[in-house]
Amino acid sequence: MEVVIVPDAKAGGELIAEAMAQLLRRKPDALLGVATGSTPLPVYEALAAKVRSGAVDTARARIAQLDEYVGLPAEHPESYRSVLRREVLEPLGIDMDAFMGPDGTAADVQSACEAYDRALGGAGGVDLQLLGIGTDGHIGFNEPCSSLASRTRIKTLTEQTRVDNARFFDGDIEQVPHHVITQGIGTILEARHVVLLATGEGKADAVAASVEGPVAAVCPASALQLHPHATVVVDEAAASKLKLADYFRHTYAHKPDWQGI
Ligand SMILES: N[C@@H]1[C@@H](O)[C@H](O)[C@@H](COP(=O)(O)O)O[C@@H]1O
Repeated sequence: MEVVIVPDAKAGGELIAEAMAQLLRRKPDALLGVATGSTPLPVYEALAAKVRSGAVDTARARIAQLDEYVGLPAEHPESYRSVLRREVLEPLGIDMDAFMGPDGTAADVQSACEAYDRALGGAGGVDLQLLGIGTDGHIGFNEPCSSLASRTRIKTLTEQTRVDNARFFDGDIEQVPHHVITQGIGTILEARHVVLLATGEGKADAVAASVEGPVAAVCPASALQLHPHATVVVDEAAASKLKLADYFRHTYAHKPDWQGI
């Protein structure tokens, strides 16, 4: 696992957007796995700027969704499908034909989960999966004690996650669904490169537990320690509880220029 400490969220966004751009230059039809939440927004803004300036071409890029609320109509403004259309697909000029995601409104949710899991494999697998992290260490919607081998399935949100996400629902927790579909931890670990971005002091405990704690289902993001190519990008505030921060800074500062993340 590589930990990169950046000065702020904008620098983290730029670093990850450049990694995505390099991937797309190498593989124009790369499948990018994208996350929702506020944290990844600087990545999408930086990548959209590269598209506008002609530094990268997204004409053949494909996008895969990480998780979704169960029961919200796809056209609901806070369904993750809508959020990704607004924040990722439109700014990057990618149309819905190149998008794949689970059906949160399916009558048979379990079958929809299995179908999505299979579809990811059928599409050749995710090339780069971008993740945020919950304050409790969740990735996607894999709440604490999710199986580290889990596949795409239905989960019940913790009260804390519903409280955290109520800000997207007029601050009204009653509007936040209890159930979600999420790529499993095992599914996420199949991506060829996993990049987690965490910013702000509120994520410092979760980052320290994920990076320097034991691999344990109680902290789902700690599963990234098992991935052969995982990159954790953190700003100074999110890095503030890392004991090995100086080592991570030193290592990154001395990487060969050609290596990228
Ligand atoms: N399902 C999403 C996660 O993918 C995201 O990482 C998390 C943190 O969001 P934020 O980046 O806004 O803190 O929120 C939700 O739970």
